[in-house]
Amino acid sequence: MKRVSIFGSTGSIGENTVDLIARAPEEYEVVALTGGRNIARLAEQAISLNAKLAVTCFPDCKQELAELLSGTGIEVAAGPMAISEAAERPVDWVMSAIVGAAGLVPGLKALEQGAALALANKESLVCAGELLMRTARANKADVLPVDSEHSAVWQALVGEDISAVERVILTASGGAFRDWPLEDLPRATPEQASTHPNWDMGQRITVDSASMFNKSLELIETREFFGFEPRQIEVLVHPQSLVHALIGFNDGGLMAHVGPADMRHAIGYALHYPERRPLPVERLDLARIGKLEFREPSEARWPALRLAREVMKVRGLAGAVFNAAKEQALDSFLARDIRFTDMAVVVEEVLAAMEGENALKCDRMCLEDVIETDHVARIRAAEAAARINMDA
Ligand SMILES: NC(=O)C1=CN([C@@H]2O[C@H](COP(=O)(O)OP(=O)(O)OC[C@H]3O[C@@H](n4cnc5c(N)ncnc54)[C@H](OP(=O)(O)O)[C@@H]3O)[C@@H](O)[C@H]2O)C=CC1
Ligand SMILES: CC(=O)[C@@H](O)[C@H](O)COP(=O)(O)O
Ligand SMILES: [Mn+2]
Repeated sequence: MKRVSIFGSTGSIGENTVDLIARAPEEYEVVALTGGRNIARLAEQAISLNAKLAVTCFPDCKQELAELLSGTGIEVAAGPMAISEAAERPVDWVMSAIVGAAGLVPGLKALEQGAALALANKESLVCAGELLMRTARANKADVLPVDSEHSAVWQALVGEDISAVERVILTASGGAFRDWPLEDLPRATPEQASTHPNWDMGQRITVDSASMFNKSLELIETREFFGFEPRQIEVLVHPQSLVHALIGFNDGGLMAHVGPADMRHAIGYALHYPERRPLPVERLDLARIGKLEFREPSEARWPALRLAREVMKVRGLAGAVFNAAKEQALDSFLARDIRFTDMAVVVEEVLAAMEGENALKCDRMCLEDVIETDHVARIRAAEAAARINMDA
């Protein structure tokens, strides 16, 4: 039996992972499931998958979880430390699907105990790619991409010589405001930004798709995971979200990965790797779909793309600042303290200030520096957001 744990099991990626595992319960021993405030669902998942341990990151939710699981024999714990300890429990495969930088420490702990880390949590690679990949190498543990574009790149590279790759093209739907007039963007509301044309995902990544901060994180994720040079990584707007990424080889050939907008494909590929197994996703009828469109992304509409290029140039702790400032700016937008277009303004201001103070350099990345930098960048971003709010 494959021993598995799912971090962020109550979220969108978590639920898709639970769905796949629940289809073949005899193949899996579920060790730990973790969630946040959706305690009823966490308890339900733990019972149906016969998990050993259920953890909520919120200590004030522990009582409710304990009551729902009393008499089941399932262990209950709460708080960030308990999540980190859950990641130390020996397993073969871990799904990293917590949202945000909170996913970093459990991911590192999972790698330290040698588990294969199925990585949906792109923020880990953005804020600490060097550290995460070094930890994987030191423990001979695999990091398996789950983000749809990165799974696509991974699959298109099977059996290929990486030195023959000229370029990688990540597709982007363009999100909720792809076709809005530019002058309307400052008035976009959190509700409008929380809809996606093709994917059904958590709220934060959905808003990040609209601002292209999601694709910006994915540019950095591509660089950190595969080691391609920034100039090799391109973004192409593709409104249908059916081509997930393309690899351009030195003979002019382009290898595209095409599939339905269903994360169970990428999750299943990482779950069964190195095998391919049947998955319960739609089989595309390309004749019915008829046409696929591609467009150049506009940096006027999506300034986050330019900021990601700056982060890839500077490296060091720039990714930690970028991610943390983005997370804080997103909180401020969702709280209606700043406008949709102010998110990029906040992130650019914090990045420029901390770069000017020489706060982004590091010779050998360590967790303490990443956590400290993340903390400072959030404070700076909250200050910038408050200033913008007062000026408005
Ligand atoms: N959704 C998708 O299709 C894709 C997602 N990703 C990435 O996967 C990750 C998860 O995304 P998604 O599933 O959409 O997000 P969701 O918001 O749907 O789920 C997030 C999960 O993390 C839990 N959680 C929230 N905050 C914390 C915290 N501070 N500490 C521990 N756990 C926490 C939530 O608990 P609860 O809900 O119980 O409060 C939930 O289980 C993100 O990094 C995202 O960028 C990448 C590609 C596609
Ligand atoms: C499903 C997935 O991988 C998301 O990251 C997706 O890419 C979001 O869509 P956008 O292309 O709109 O960012
Ligand atoms: Mn993606």
